[in-house]
Amino acid sequence: MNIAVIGAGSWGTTLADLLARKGYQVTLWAYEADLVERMSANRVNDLYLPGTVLHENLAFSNDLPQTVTGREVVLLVPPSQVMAGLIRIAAPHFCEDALIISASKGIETETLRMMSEVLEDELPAARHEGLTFLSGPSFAKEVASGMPTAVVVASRDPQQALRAQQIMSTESFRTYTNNDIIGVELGGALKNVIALAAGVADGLGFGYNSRAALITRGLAEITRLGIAKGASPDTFAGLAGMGDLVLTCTGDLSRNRSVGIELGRGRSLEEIMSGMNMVVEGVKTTLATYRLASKLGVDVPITEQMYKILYEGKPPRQAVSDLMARDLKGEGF
Ligand SMILES: NC(=O)C1=CN([C@@H]2O[C@H](COP(=O)(O)OP(=O)(O)OC[C@H]3O[C@@H](n4cnc5c(N)ncnc54)[C@H](O)[C@@H]3O)[C@@H](O)[C@H]2O)C=CC1
Ligand SMILES: O=C(CO)COP(=O)(O)O
Repeated sequence: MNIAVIGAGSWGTTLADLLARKGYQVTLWAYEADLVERMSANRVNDLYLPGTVLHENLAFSNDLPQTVTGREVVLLVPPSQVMAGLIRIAAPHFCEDALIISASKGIETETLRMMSEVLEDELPAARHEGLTFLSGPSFAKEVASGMPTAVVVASRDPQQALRAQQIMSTESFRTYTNNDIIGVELGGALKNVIALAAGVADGLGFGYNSRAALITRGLAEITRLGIAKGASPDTFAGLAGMGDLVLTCTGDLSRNRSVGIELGRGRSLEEIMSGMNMVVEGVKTTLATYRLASKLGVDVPITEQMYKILYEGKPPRQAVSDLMARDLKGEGF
């Protein structure tokens, strides 16, 4: 089987290497031409996944149309804000029956489209049913080290979900299936917003109580928005919901949580981001989620405070006070 992986960030590189190790012929497309040259020469992605020697079944390219031409599987792993632009270039070259899997986690800030909506807008209707989405608690670095990990692939077409499950699973990468693409996608995108907030709480010096409250009430607001978008509430108890939320709100490897910690310590977003070359999806997804929730009339108090910290310069301590001082209410969605 031959596979194209689009996006040579830490996650795309890790998944490409996992598939190459499984014996597939994989071509990894990178946005940066000089990175392609270095990966071809040294078999290391020194920008986004240093320390991992990439398998010999892995080839590298900077030519997007050529990378997807003739491929049975196309795995999309770019930052979510550039997905649409890349699909417009790549889609005319997709094989008719290629399995398309998206592993990006985010929502477009201007159109408020989830990745499934982006792909449905950019691809012919005949492809929509079989689109597949991979999500769940999976730090690239741990997957690249072969640590046991469980993820989920969702598709409206059960045959395509099973096909993706067979292709992606290895002895250390266990893949479950689901048919709720909206829930699986939203869980993966919105947990980044709550992870930023959990980081802020840590940066302010708060403890485990605060973190547990943010995870639990974060899950409630993710579920509320998910239901409004047509997701099944059960999905949020699974790997793409609670699973990824727990991972990113507690794990030191989370970039979203790390940025939150620095905000909580009093640094500005500009200062924090100026030192990073990696994508921190939660920053833009906070803006998109705030807008989406306003449009749908859904109450998302943690996201709202996170939005005010990021985009209105609200002091984090004031945001926490305002969150705690809201009207008292019953638990639940
Ligand atoms: N790193 C991780 O552990 C995981 C990441 N993801 C998701 O995977 C997606 C990709 O993230 P990472 O691999 O972590 O990226 P990364 O932060 O490691 O690398 C940044 C990526 O952005 C690309 N890029 C920057 N500007 C670009 C442009 N103008 N056009 C095209 N590409 C551009 C770079 O080439 C590189 O691939 C995100 O949606 C992320 O949430 C999902 C699960 C795990
Ligand atoms: O999505 C992830 C793990 O599942 C990665 O999280 P960060 O982008 O916060 O590092």
